[in-house]
Amino acid sequence: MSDRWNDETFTARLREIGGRAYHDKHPFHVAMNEGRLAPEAIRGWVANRFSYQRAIPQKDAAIMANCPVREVRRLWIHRITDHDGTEDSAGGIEAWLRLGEACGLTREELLDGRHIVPAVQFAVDAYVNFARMQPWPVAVASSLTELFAPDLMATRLAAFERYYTWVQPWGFDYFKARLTQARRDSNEALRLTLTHCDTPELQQAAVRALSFKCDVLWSILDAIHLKYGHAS
Ligand SMILES: O=C(O)c1cc(C(=O)O)c2c(n1)C(=O)C(=O)c1cc(C(=O)O)[nH]c1-2
Repeated sequence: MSDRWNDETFTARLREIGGRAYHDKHPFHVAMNEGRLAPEAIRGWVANRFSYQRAIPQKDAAIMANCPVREVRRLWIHRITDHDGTEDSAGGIEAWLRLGEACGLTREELLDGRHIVPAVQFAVDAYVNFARMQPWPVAVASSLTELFAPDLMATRLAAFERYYTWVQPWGFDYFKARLTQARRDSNEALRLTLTHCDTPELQQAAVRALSFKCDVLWSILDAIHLKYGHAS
């Protein structure tokens, strides 16, 4: 039986996965960030990624449903309202709909899912089902892709402002909000993972969960890339 890693080694193992397999390296994202995507490909990405955005609160509710620890649920619950919104703030799903409008997509065509490629939906469903089926600390670890998201978001925001000037700039609120939300969320999730994945088996399961999640994000882009290509 292997030993339990200390926090430093465990964190390094998790970060290693992102360095190798995070979707910032996917050719579709590379093309997006270099300004090489045609409007149809940008719109296809926005419409398909909506299926991921709207599933996130269900994923987080599944983690909470499996978690018997009150303090953890108190911490995790803001993730649901961040996306679904409250009386005072519209939330991330609404912000993504506005991003769609800024790209020339109607709310109806995002909400009815007419552009969603089956393989994208399968990948999104796999993520939600993973959260339903796995021990909650392992499902928490699968969200740690967000450790790597802020850099990608910042690069993407700059690319949209520079290259995709046909997109209305008021649509970028989602990216701006996620820059800080992703940092806070991933710090919280890392602390929970280090604390509650407290056996060698759970630590290894956490690393596998993060690798699985990178595969989910990569598969979503594979499917979008296949349908829309990227040449402008
Ligand atoms: O656009 C992106 O590259 C990206 C990546 C990720 C991620 O790395 O998981 C998330 C998001 N966006 C995002 O917008 C988001 O709300 C989100 C929630 C989660 C999660 O696993 O709980 N990841 C991500």
